[in-house]
Amino acid sequence: MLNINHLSFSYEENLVIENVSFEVKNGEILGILGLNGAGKSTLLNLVAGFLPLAHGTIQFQYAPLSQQSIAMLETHNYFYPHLTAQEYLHIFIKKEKLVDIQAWAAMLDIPLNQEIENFSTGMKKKLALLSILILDRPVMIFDEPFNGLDLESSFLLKEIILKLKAKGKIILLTSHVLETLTGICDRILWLKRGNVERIFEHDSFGNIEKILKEDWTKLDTLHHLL
Ligand SMILES: Nc1ncnc2c1ncn2[C@@H]1O[C@H](COP(=O)(O)OP(=O)(O)OP(=O)(O)O)[C@@H](O)[C@H]1O
Repeated sequence: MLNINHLSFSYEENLVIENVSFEVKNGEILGILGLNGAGKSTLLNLVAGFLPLAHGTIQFQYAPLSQQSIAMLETHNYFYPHLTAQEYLHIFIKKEKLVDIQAWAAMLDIPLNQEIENFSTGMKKKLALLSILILDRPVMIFDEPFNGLDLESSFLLKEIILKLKAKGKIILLTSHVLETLTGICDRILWLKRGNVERIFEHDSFGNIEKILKEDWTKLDTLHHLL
């Protein structure tokens, strides 16, 4: 169980996460949706320990969450351009896992001996994905993981996430595509201006689009503009 309790976070004076609490059970996928700037990445970076936690607590199995229990696929991935994919992956693994890497890389079409500088956006995404899969942590965060992936890779990633769920992993996932979230998540948290506006249970997924649209006020402006 992952327990997020009363998290708040500011970039200088700008409060972007405000008293956020929620929990995710083992083997559960929690989706997080929200408009641009709602605070999704900030929230996930806080949970992953990439941002300093000044207010609130994060517990895993009722103890403070350690960095060794969590892995996160970030929206943007940064690499040393002159490393090969294999050299990069070796940062994350022990030698005995080499065989697994070769099988995974073959499946994901990652050329292990090529320098990352020559990789496309999708290839970099898959390399980052492979690095967090190798880490094999109980809490896994995917921040817009499907962005930049081709159809086959997206299909594979969905299956990978579902298998991780079946293994009991705790999964947090963001996407701007509602169908992506409803197709894979057990519950969906709506983050609005840094606050938990609502958590949708699976049986209410059919209402999400209508409820979100009721919250949007831009359509009148659009009618005036066009
Ligand atoms: N490094 C930063 N320094 C200062 N402000 C930041 C920084 N990163 C994000 N912000 C601000 O924090 C708020 C939340 O940003 P965040 O990236 O968490 O939103 P998001 O929901 O992930 O957005 P998107 O859907 O566009 O990716 C925004 O107002 C943004 O301008």
